[in-house]
Amino acid sequence: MMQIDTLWPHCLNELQQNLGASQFNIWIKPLTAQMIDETLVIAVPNQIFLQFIRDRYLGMIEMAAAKLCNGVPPPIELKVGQMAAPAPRMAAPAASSPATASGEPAQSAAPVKQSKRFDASGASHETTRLNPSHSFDALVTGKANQVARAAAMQVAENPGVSYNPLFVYGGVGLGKTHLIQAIGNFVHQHNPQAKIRYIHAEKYVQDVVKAYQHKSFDEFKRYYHSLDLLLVDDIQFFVGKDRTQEEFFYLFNALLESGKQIILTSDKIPREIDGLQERLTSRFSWGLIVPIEPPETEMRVAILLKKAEAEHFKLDANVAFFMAKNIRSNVRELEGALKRVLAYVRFTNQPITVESAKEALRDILASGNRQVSVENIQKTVADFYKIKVADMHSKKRTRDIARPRQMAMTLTKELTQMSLPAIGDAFGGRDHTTVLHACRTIEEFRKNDSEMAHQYSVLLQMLRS
Ligand SMILES: Nc1ncnc2c1ncn2[C@@H]1O[C@H](COP(=O)(O)OP(=O)(O)OP(=O)(O)O)[C@@H](O)[C@H]1O
Repeated sequence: MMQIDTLWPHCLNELQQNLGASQFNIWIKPLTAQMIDETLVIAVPNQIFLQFIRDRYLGMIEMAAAKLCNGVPPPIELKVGQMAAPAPRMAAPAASSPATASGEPAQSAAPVKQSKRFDASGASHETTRLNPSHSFDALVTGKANQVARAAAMQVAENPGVSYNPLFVYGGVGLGKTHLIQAIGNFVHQHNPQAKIRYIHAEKYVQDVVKAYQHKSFDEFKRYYHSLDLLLVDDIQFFVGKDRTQEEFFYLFNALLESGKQIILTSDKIPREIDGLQERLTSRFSWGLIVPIEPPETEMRVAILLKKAEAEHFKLDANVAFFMAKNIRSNVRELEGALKRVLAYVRFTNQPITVESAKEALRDILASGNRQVSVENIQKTVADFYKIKVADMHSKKRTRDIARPRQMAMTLTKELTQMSLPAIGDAFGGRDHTTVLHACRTIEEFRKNDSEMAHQYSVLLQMLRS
């Protein structure tokens, strides 16, 4: 009978030679194995692993086992959990660990842990990385983020393989950072050895500047090129930073070539980021680009209820609805409002009612309820589409002018109390049926054209904030 002490290390060796270090570390290293009644039983950490190993690696494991068993491998069984007896868990040979191979001190991306990071001055100092509360579980899912969440989950389960890079875009405070950190936390949980770096783009720019000042680009490169998962937030901060863009271009190529995962966020899709080098714009579009939209009312309610629960507060549904209806700009504002309501209630010792919420949020509501003027809408939309404000009133009917004008009319209908005839007047004396037609056209576009739907929600967010 084949001994597990021989068989499993042999399988691991074979797999390690056939897979990249990151795939091996993420998917194979956490496995433990045992021979039970001449069956090779492999324990996997969870259901996701089970499915993934079965679909992707079981064939390879069988082949590896067959090599050692004269072409006839033992039956193989996968199960979720840990082995009862001391499992013959194999650590990968040290040389394969990306952490040690890099020459960096071996480190994990332990979310709560403080760890050393690159510092081009040579002195290492402490910095936090992933926020452990940014998990998939804590993220409320709705229409606004379901595509982004599904893509993120797929990348987390399968880093470096499915979508690379994953590019998440959306307005401020809508949960981009939360989502990408959830990927980081997930990968860390399943593979504590993976070298993960979350960084804000501005911080990366600073790292480049320091490397430049201290002539320590080799060290800089060694560190960044050794990562298994790189998360860069708010990539629009690279605009106008040519040296940074150049360094990032090389880093991007190196990581992708070695099957490492890159995840980026921005407020816009790559080709709309003015001032980004074409070679980066095109590379950022290689993988998958997914939007996060502002959440609709029901999702805002769900977020409030979940955040209150996390604070051990039972928020009355009426209060949650009241807040969600009145605070519409973004999730960060919503969180801020909830904190204020909770603080107010704790301080005054009153139960949370719509009345006490109103009182606690008086100034926020006052500023939020200020009317947006039609002039403001016309200016904002004209700037957004890079046309003249005068075109909002003109008779021009070319699509590049007519479409923004229809967008502005629709937003005026949504954000002001103006009647259709009044809106028509404000847009160069047009008939109210033209306004109605504009609103219907934009509504159709929002249903069928994701780009247009996104532009609408960005403008709405800009005008409401
Ligand atoms: N769907 C959601 N469910 C639960 N919490 C959310 C959700 N979306 C956002 N949040 C919370 O809202 C806050 C703001 O989110 P986050 O910082 O991720 O936004 P962002 O899009 O990265 O903003 P910025 O563009 O300013 O960097 C965070 O505390 C986050 O946890």
